[in-house]
Amino acid sequence: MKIKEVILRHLKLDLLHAFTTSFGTEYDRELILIEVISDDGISGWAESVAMLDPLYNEETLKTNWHILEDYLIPILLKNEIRHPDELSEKYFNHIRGNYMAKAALEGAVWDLYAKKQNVSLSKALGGNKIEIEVGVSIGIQNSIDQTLNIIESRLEEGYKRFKLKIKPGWDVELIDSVRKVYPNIPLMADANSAYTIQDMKRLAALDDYDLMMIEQPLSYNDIIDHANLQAILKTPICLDESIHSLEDARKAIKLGSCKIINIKIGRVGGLTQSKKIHDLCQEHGIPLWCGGMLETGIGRAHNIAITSLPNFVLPGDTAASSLYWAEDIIEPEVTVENGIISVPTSPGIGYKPNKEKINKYTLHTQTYR
Ligand SMILES: O=C(O)CCC(=O)c1ccccc1C(=O)O
Ligand SMILES: [Mg+2]
Repeated sequence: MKIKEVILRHLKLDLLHAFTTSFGTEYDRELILIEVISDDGISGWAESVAMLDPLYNEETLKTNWHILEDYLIPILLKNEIRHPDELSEKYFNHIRGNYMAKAALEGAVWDLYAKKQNVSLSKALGGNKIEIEVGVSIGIQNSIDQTLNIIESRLEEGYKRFKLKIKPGWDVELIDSVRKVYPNIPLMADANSAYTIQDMKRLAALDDYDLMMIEQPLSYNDIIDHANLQAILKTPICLDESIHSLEDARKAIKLGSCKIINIKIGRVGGLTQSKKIHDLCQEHGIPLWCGGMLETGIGRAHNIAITSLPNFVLPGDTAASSLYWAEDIIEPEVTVENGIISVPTSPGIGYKPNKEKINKYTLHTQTYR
C-alpha cells in the first residue's frame, strides 16, 4: 500500500447533553479526523480520541496534531506498507508514547487495508461476531432522581449494562439509591481515578451492591495499589486509564490488579495492539469490553469492529449516535436495537463518511503529500 495523501481535519461538534466525569465536564467534542488516500484513490478513515485538555490522559488534540504532522505522517508517506501491523510493530515503534496519535493514523490505514482486501474491518481484524451487545455510560448528574430518570429511559431502549460515573461524595449513596429502585440491572461504576488507596473502606462499601465491576478507582497510571485494592474487594476491578500496552496488561494480570480490562483503541496505540491485548486476555481468562471516548461515528465504527472479536464478552460503551449528536458524520448513523448493534459487513469500517456534514463541523484542514 502506498499512501499518497493524508488529510487532517479539526472538527468541533456540540454534545446533545453535557457529559460529567470525576475529571470534568464536556459540552462539546473537538477532535482530529484522519483521511489517508492511497495512490489508487481509496480513502481510509479514523479519528483521534485525544481530548482538548489533558484530563483523561496526557495527550491533547494539539499534541496529536504535532506528533501526526511532524513524525507519523512523514513516516507513512515515505514507506510502502504491506500490512497495518507494521505501523505499531516497526515504523512507529521508536517514537515513545503518543498512543492516541499513533492509533488514529493506524486506524485510517486499517480501514484502507480492509477496503483494498474487500472485507469488513471486523473480518480483517479476525472478528467473528455478527452483532455486539452495548451498554451506556451515564455521567454525573445534578441529582439522584435525574440519574434514575436517565436509567429508566436507557433501560426502555434496551441497553444491556448501566455504567454510572462516580467520585468521592457521589458514590455509595448514589449506588444505594439506584439499587433500591433497580435491584437486578447489570450495574457498574467508573471513578476515572478519583480515589486513592486511603479510600479503601469507602470503595469496599460498594461491595454490598453486586456491581459487575468498579472501573479505574485509583490513579491513572497505577497497577500496584489496584492490586492491593483488588485483594480486599469482592467486586472485580476493571482497568481503563492504567492499561496503555500489552506489557501493562501482562503486568496487571500478573499482579492481580484487575479482573476485567476495558480496551480503548486509542489508549493502547491502535487496532494491532488491541488485538494483541485481546489475545493475551483471552489466554488468561480476563474478560474484555470496549470503552468509549465520546467518538463520532467514525471512531464508533472502529470500536464496533474490534468488539466483534470473541473475548469482548461484556457489553461496551459504544452507544447509539443519537445519544451524543444532533447528527452524526457517517451514514447510516450507529443505531442500537434492544442493546444490540449489527456489525457491518461492507468493506472497511462499513459506514460512509458524509463529506457535507464533515465540512460543516470542520474548523481547519491540512493536507500532507
Ligand atoms: O460513551 C462513551 O463514549 C464513553 C464515555 C466515558 O465513559 C468516557 C468518556 C470520556 C473519557 C473517558 C471515559 C471513560 O470511559 O472513562
Ligand atoms: Mg473509564
